[in-house]
Amino acid sequence: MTDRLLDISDLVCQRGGAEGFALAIDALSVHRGEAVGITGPSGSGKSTLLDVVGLVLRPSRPGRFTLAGSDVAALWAGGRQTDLARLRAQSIGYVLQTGGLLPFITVLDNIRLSRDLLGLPADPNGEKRLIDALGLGGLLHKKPAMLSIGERQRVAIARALAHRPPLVLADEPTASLDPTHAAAVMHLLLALAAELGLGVVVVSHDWDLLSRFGLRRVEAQPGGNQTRFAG
Ligand SMILES: Nc1ncnc2c1ncn2[C@@H]1O[C@H](COP(=O)(O)OP(=O)(O)OP(=O)(O)O)[C@@H](O)[C@H]1O
Repeated sequence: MTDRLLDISDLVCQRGGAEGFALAIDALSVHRGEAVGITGPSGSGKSTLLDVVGLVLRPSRPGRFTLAGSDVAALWAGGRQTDLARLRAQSIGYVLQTGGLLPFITVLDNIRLSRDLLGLPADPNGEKRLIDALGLGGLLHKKPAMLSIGERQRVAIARALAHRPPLVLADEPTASLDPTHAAAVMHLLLALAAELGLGVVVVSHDWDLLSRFGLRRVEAQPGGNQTRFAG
């Protein structure tokens, strides 16, 4: 198997009709274990790119698009929503700006959610490794509303990684944190992903922060109502 985890070229995603916004991914690849940082000004299409990579938004022209050995372009072309949903659940972990945790279940149940939904067996050793690394031991039986924003982001990282998806997508994961906590959370995300050999795509307006962690930079090239990405 190639170590190329994500491979996209010649893709277009049009939003809001013909007069709306167009995202063009001329080329984007992520290797297993590689961390890529997506940067660009507000409104340049970073979240749109992440939604396309995360199999949430259907490209108007899928071009060539493979993820973890699956032909995503063919799945979209064939309208195979169930296969796309399964691929999304198995292959992708999400860390969102505000955690995105389920409020009515505990931290521990949030962390276990992705494995449970996939019908995977419990993984006590992997779970303990994440809980220890992220310093979550004292929080496991609390509900998310009782946590600080930084604590929620650490839980969100544990939840995103618990089912060992080959690709982790993070959309401004530290935007609601102060600089010290932002650096700490980014470090934890990238160190754990590297340890587990996972690919990571982080969207951030803060290249100063990302550059400290050695991510490969892919920068938006906005022009009018279209943005191109290549990298
Ligand atoms: N649901 C939608 N329908 C139509 N157009 C949309 C939709 N969501 C976003 N857009 C447009 O797509 C473009 C890119 O938005 P996107 O949110 O991807 O940018 P971004 O770089 O992530 O911005 P920010 O840094 O401010 O979050 C913008 O022009 C936006 O107005």
